[in-house]
Amino acid sequence: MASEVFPDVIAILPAAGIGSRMQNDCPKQYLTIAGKTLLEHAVEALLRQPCIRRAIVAVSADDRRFARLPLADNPRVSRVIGGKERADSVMAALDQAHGADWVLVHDAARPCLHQDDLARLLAITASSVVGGILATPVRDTMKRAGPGGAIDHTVERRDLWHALTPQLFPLPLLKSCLSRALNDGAVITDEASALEHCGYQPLLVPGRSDNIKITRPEDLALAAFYFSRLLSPSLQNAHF
Ligand SMILES: Nc1ccn([C@@H]2O[C@H](COP(=O)(O)OP(=O)(O)OP(=O)(O)O)[C@@H](O)[C@H]2O)c(=O)n1
Ligand SMILES: C[C@](O)(CO)[C@H](O)COP(=O)(O)O
Repeated sequence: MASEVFPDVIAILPAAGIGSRMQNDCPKQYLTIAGKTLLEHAVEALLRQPCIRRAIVAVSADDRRFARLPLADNPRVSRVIGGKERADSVMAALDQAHGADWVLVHDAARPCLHQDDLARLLAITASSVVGGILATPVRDTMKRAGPGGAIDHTVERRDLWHALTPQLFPLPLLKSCLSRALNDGAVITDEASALEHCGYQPLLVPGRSDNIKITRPEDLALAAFYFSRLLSPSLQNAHF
């Protein structure tokens, strides 16, 4: 369905981080679940969509792991050297993203992307000129911390969402907004914030809350359970 909606999309996967919060010697994008690295799971989830023509992976300058993956020999996958911050890595990949109308950015650290979510993002965002992001509504009561680790106040959670990835934008628009935001010294932690910096309001596309970003050690077990459901017929029938 998505291939009928989108003429062509180039995917970008920022994978140049060190994963310091994982407290692991191995950069988290190269940790494995069900025999594959988080990066491979993320790329393969994207390339299952025919409209996503190719993937550009931003890796660190001293990355020696990428070249050892079967992924490195996939003609639909290319590599660029990332930058100091995630936004710099995305910018470096954008410089190599030619000839597509749309660009989709997905964290290499999010291996649990469900095809239904990806198809929904592609289909809904196709009708937008600004683009959109997968997101999930906040379910917990949110607190703003005050001094000394005490609660300062409760944050209104109505209309509060967790931004996820993939995030999907017209290629020229993301390129110009990200470039301007970086030049302005704006704090850019996702691609949508660069568009917001330039006055745009991308769509929020509801996505699954198990599309987690592997950030801390305990996240890996959660992601492993996601894959165990996919791989185990008995668990597949379970209603989660
Ligand atoms: N300079 C950077 C920093 C991060 N990333 C990527 O951006 C994604 C999300 O960032 P994050 O979860 O913060 O990863 P790290 O920066 O590696 O983690 P940490 O902050 O714990 O070091 C990851 O796939 C990471 O590899 C990147 O491409 N370039
Ligand atoms: C892009 C992102 O995953 C959306 O939630 C998030 O902003 C990445 O933040 P990080 O600090 O680079 O992990």
